[in-house]
Amino acid sequence: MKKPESCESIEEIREAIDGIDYQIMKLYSQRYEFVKEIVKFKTDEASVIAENRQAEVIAKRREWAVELGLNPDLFEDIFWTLMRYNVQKELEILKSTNTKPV
Ligand SMILES: O=C(O)C(=O)C[C@]1(C(=O)O)C=C[C@@H](O)C=C1
Repeated sequence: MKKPESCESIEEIREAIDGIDYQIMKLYSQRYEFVKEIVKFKTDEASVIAENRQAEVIAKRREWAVELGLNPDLFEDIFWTLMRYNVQKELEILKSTNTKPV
């Protein structure tokens, strides 16, 4: 892939952006597969929410943002949004496994 400063048109830059976004989403889909499986090791709503882990996730992503020259507040927001969604999905999975007949 060309360096951003070597791109010669807006189309070339947008193509690079699209390619990168697709890679990000592919990685996110891998992460999501792990998130769905983690429910196996959880028993109730508190363990799904996992407040201590949420704090750890946010603190580390803030640290990584600074290290990478990114805005830590932006990445805190992004990861809260993702985790909120994941909590909802995990609760759905937990409920459906708890209500399945043996
Ligand atoms: O680490 C967990 O326990 C997870 O369920 C994963 C995850 C996450 O997306 O990183 C999702 C929900 C929890 O609130 C905390 C973290």
